[in-house]
Amino acid sequence: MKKPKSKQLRIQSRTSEVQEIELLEKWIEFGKPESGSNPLSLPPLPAKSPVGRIDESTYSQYAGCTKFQQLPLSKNTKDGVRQSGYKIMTNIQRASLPHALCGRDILGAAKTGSGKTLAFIIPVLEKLYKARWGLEDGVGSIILSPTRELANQLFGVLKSVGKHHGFSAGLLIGGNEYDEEKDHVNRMNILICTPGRLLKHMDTTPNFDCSQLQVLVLDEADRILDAGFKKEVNAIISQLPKYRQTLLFSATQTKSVKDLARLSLKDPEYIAVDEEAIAATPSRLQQKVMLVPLDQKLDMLWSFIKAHLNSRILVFLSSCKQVRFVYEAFKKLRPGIPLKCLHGRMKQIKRTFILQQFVEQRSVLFSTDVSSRGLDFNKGVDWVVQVDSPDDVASYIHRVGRTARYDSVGRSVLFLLPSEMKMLERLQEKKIPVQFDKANTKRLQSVSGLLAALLAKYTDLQPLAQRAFKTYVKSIYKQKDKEVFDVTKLPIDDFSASLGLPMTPQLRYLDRKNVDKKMPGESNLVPEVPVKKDLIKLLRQKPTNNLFEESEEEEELDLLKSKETADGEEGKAIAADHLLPTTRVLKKKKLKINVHRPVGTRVVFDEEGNTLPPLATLADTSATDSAVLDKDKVMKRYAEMREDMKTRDQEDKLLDRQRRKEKRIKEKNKHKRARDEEEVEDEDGFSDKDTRNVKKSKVYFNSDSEEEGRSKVALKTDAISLAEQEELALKLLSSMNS
Ligand SMILES: Nc1ncnc2c1ncn2[C@@H]1O[C@H](COP(=O)(O)OP(=O)(O)OP(=O)(O)O)[C@@H](O)[C@H]1O
Repeated sequence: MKKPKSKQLRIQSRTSEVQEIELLEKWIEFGKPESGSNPLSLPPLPAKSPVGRIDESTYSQYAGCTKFQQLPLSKNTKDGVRQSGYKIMTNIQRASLPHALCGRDILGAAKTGSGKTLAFIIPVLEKLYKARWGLEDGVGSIILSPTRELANQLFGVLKSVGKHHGFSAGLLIGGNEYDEEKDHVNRMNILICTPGRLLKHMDTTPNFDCSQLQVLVLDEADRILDAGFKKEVNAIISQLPKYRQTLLFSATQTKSVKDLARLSLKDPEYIAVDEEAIAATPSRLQQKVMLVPLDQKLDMLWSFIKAHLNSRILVFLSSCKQVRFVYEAFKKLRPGIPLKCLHGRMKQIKRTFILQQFVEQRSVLFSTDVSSRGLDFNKGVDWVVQVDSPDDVASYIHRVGRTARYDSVGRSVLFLLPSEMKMLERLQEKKIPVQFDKANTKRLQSVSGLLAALLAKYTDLQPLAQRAFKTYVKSIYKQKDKEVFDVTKLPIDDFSASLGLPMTPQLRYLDRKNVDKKMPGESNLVPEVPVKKDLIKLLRQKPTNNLFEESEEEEELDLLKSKETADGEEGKAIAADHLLPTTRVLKKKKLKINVHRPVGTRVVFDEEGNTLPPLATLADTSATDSAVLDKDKVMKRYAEMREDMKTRDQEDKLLDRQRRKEKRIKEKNKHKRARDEEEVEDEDGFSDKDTRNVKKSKVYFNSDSEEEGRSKVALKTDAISLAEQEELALKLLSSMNS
């Protein structure tokens, strides 16, 4: 960060550093705000009030000051702040910096774009500076960010504001060269990292030591402390010293006692500068909510883009697959503005490049929630369009917060399905001033027809569309807030058609009988008929050679497994269902006649000529949803079949005996004739050839061991009279005719 100095200069600067630190510590001690007080409530200090030491024992006030230069900060930090273009503090900075500078733990909450980054970067620099932290001291501060992009951005701010300090700083994020990081990480004083990457270093980098840590920062604290990062964060915290300063910041702060206990905060200052504010979102942000049926979402998005060709638009979709499909399809349709996409499955280098381009050029960026938090596009985003509803209000606040940052204006629009209107209530309850609008269908440009043509022309688009369809439905199915997200109310077929798909892809975890089925064109705005909620049925896996389908299927099964654990009793019912065959499964599995089937097994064909196992004919497909077989019926049918098979077996055996007897008589006659014709020397004088013939014929007749079979045949043949044989033959003939 700083150029190396000559030896003399270094001694001089060290002396002045020591003096400066002494002064700063006295100043901070002299004017520190009372614990629990809000410096914002103090009257602002006059702009020209004295700064620093006034006389031997008096120092200037800093709680209540409005400028960075009035704070007890090192010259290095003040220079960095000034040169980065910051002069007047924002509310969160005014409220939190006086507390943070005297070493207190902070839980800071302020609207998006209100300058929370400086509220923790400055205390980090000051704490290490006052501790005279040097390269050889190792890791002094860790700043955790939930995404790589945000970590990158924070690193930029640290470099800029801390450029006059001599600390070393490292950016530890996935996608970077791990081995290279490993070589340097032990020499870093400030680490900005994502939780996963930091933990990897803690686990695998030799001698990686954080035992001297001074400050831990969690940016987007509520996100870092939520279930998604729980394991990593717990493991990280267990390796950090308890005696440290901890700073937590977010626009939607956690107040969970459990979370705070996990972090072992010491009497934290809860600083929520906007608690009294009328709105939870920036006042310069205009927010709209529009009612858009699912099958018209892409038409609406396309029409929106076409109407705002001179804007920088950030579009949120619910999954990587949605983002990929919409981006690829719209790109081919050429709307007249550059399009970009960003999601977590892209390589880091590309992600960084795309963000950079989006900042520099007016364009449309299709993104997942990977860019919903913390990102500060410095030329400003004109519009945030949420095509798919956010999971919750917090997610909404962060998404719209990508526009109207600091003192700029911005606009946002959220598309809600008729079935998601509860989200509107949720937003209003949390003081979010949204304006509700119905879509102006007159200006709507339909793209579904174009998409269908595109899918026919570019075959690689079709799987993308299918995946987009499947993941969207799945994302709704997986949502926790069932009052807002109800998969049963989705117009599945219309949605599929709106993506240009010729057929609705199969959703194996969804019982389509109960999913909203409307005729094409029928309005979705009509109040829905209440539908059953317990829809999920697990079907047997179908064998497939297609790798993608296989993984989709696995995902679906995983989904059901998680549903099982989540839903308790309902889950068990689903699992039990899984054990029972359904007609569809049986039909699919049994496509060929099994030539190795046991003798006497009857092959049953259905109307279309497919073979069905006997039980399939009993599956009740029409009356019930569950296609569950009646146990008594099954047992009865089995008994009948056993009887039937017994009779047939007997008939077959009789026929066999008859044929064998005839053959034996023939043989006997033949031998007799041969004996008469040829001269034989003794009684045992059959030729080898004849012996072989006799044996052969016996092998042919006996299915069991040769000798045993032979004797059985002999016994039974003797036991049947000629009259019986005739009767049997007649019986067989008549059964063949019937
Ligand atoms: N005191 C200040 N004076 C002028 N601009 C500032 C000041 N503090 C921050 N900014 C600018 O305001 C913008 C938003 O700041 P920052 O990214 O820190 O917001 P945030 O509160 O962390 O937002 P989010 O909640 O979205 O993470 C940035 O462009 C930053 O440079």
